[in-house]
Amino acid sequence: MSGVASGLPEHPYPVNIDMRGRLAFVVGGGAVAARKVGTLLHCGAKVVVISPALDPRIDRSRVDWREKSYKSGDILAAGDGMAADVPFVVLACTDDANVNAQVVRDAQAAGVPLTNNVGDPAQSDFYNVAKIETDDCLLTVSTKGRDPARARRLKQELCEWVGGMM
Ligand SMILES: C[C@@]1(CC(=O)O)c2cc3[nH]c(cc4nc(cc5[nH]c(cc(n2)[C@H]1CCC(=O)O)[C@@](C)(CC(=O)O)[C@@H]5CCC(=O)O)C(CC(=O)O)=C4CCC(=O)O)c(CCC(=O)O)c3CC(=O)O
Ligand SMILES: NC(=O)C1=CN([C@@H]2O[C@H](COP(=O)(O)OP(=O)(O)OC[C@H]3O[C@@H](n4cnc5c(N)ncnc54)[C@H](O)[C@@H]3O)[C@@H](O)[C@H]2O)C=CC1
Repeated sequence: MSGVASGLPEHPYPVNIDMRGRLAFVVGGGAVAARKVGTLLHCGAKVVVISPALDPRIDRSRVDWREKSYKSGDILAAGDGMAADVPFVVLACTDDANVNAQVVRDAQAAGVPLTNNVGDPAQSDFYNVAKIETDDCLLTVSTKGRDPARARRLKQELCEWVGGMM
């Protein structure tokens, strides 16, 4: 599928971001949020989660969980008790497409630099990647937002290859 046809970029800009001490605001606390929160914590981010329920794989002692449904205005209040600023990253991770779309609109209006809607790459500033990390190496795989299951398979193949090399 071409980027033009799908509305996705042909050539996304690949980067590694220093998340240490930066505020990540996650809406929804389910299975997908659990994976993204795990990665954010691993990278040193401060994480706020807004969700009426929290997946047991999310470590409650390491996130600021606000046990409620998302409302417009929550993003600007996200820093309370943790940081004074607007979140650096917002992830819309609920199972409700309307809520996720509202989160994206609110984040853009609030001037959040990086927003991701896990259910709609066309409403995202960036896509999460599959990764293999060692002490001194980070290998990442992306299908430019088009085929996440393929990214996962490629990562598994790469893992076998790296395992043979390192
Ligand atoms: C656009 C993107 C947005 C983003 O998340 O940033 C996105 C979007 C979507 N994912 C969907 C489904 C699944 N995604 C996974 C897994 C991963 N997804 C990841 C990234 C991304 N997923 C971004 C683009 C990546 C790229 O560019 O290649 C990985 C690589 C990184 C990570 O999430 O950490 C991680 C593997 C990590 C690893 O293995 O290491 C699995 C497998 C599983 O959960 O076990 C399934 C189950 C279904 C299946 O198997 O197909 C759906 C359909 C939802 C639905 O409607 O049901 C959408 C929405 C859509 O595409 O429209
Ligand atoms: N990007 C990716 O890697 C993937 C994305 N998806 C997409 O992610 C969506 C979520 O999937 P799961 O996490 O498996 O769903 P889930 O059902 O496990 O979790 C949804 C979470 O959203 C919360 N929620 C619902 N309404 C809310 C609201 N108004 N405010 C705050 N929180 C709210 C729920 O309490 C729950 O914690 C799916 O609908 C699918 O579109 C699915 C698989 C992978």
